Amino acid sequence: MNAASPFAFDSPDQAIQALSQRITATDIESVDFGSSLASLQSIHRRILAEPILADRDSPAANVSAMDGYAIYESDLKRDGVIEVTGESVPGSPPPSRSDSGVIRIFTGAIVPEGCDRVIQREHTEELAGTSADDSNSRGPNSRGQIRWTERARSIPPGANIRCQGENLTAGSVAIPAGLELTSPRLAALTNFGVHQLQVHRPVRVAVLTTGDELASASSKNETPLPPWKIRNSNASALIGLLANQPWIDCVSPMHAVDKPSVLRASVLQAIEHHDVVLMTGGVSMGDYDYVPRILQEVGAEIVFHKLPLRPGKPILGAIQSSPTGATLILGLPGNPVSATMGARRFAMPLIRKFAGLRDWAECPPHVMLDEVGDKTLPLHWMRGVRMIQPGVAELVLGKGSGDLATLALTDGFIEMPPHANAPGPWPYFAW
Ligand SMILES: Nc1nc2c(c(=O)[nH]1)N[C@H]1C(S)=C(S)[C@@H](COP(=O)(O)OP(=O)(O)OC[C@H]3O[C@@H](n4cnc5c(N)ncnc54)[C@H](O)[C@@H]3O)O[C@H]1N2
Ligand code: MOO
Repeated sequence: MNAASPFAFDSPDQAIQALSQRITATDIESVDFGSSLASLQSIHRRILAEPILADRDSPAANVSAMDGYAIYESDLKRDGVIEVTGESVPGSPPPSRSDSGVIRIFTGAIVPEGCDRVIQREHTEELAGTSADDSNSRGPNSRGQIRWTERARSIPPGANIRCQGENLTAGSVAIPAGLELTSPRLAALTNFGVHQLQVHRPVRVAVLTTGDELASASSKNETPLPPWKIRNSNASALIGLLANQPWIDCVSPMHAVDKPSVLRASVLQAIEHHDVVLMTGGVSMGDYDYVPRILQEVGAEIVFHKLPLRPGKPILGAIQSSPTGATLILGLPGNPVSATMGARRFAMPLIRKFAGLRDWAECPPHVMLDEVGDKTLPLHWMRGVRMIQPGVAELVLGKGSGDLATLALTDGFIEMPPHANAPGPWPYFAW
């Protein structure tokens, strides 16, 4: 914050940081976990609230990484035909090593006590009777015979053995808290025998649009729509950002007309039942822009109102504290480009913090612009782009913050700092 600046914060990141300091993750719930389709689907991408510990070593014993023969160094000194005296197969305890021969072993099977390496079968000469198909031609106690090749004799101790606990030892952290349960982490839950785990409750997010100009949802039958009415595109854009995240619980959008009593009631209702309230419209200087006033009246802390940003300069960030936790309220400017970019840029990382994600802060990829014009702004400038090559974007120039038609042609937007006029690299926020 700078004394001469009309803005509470100099950048979007600072404003997000200030709000983030006032919010905490949602409560923790205990859920059962199993290998059924329903269980895996319901836990996929939820946010882990307590670490998962390994219940046993990984791997649980010394196992072979190859199909071949488990041996001890002295076995390589033998010339001529060597007997295969036993087999170690996955899913069964290993046989004992015998000085009279070698043990055939399969990938994943336990390496018998006393063996120090595994020789891949392609580095041996396998004589008749070695393959399972040949078993009829073997003697009752024979599992076939092999001979070493020169290559086999160069295989060093430890080769092709995955040692017990080399991935993780029993009792150590397999998955830290605050991570999203992605596919490899579901695998880890199963591998470490988890039956119950603690996850964060999904974040309850309300979308509350405002304005008398919006046609009601049922107006699809009123044709044609009069030109002084508009359709509620902001609600659709915001739901589009929030949908299909298992850590977001989003209810049907609410709408309030520009009447203080109606707006106040809607705001109070939204705050009471949600962790996050995303409002659009009514945050600027117009006579009917009641949002800042109402938020003040209901006792919310206005953390910022207006940021050095285009589009979306009138954006408002507020926190309503209660004994059960804080609710974040974002007053997004009503213009469709401002509302959509603002929600993507400000709301998404903060919802991730509510969701309990350890690494909630955005770490956007950077892209270069193929062409950049002469124009600069003394503001942080969010500009719609289309990706044209890996790491390279082109500007999609629209007619301003009301031009949702052009916004629909973008893949996301870049953010240029004040006075910047270079091709980049600039942080890229994809839809
Ligand atoms: N005197 C000033 N006027 C304005 C300023 C300013 O600094 N001084 N800022 C301008 C900027 S920048 C923006 S952005 C807008 C933001 O205004 P509000 O948040 O108060 O939004 P509204 O006036 O309610 O609406 C603006 C615009 O957006 C349309 N709109 C609203 N809701 C929706 C919706 N749900 N779906 C689609 N479109 C929506 C609305 O019809 C208006 O056209 O203020 C400028 N004015
Ligand atoms: O900041 Mo406003 O979003 O330019 O129209």
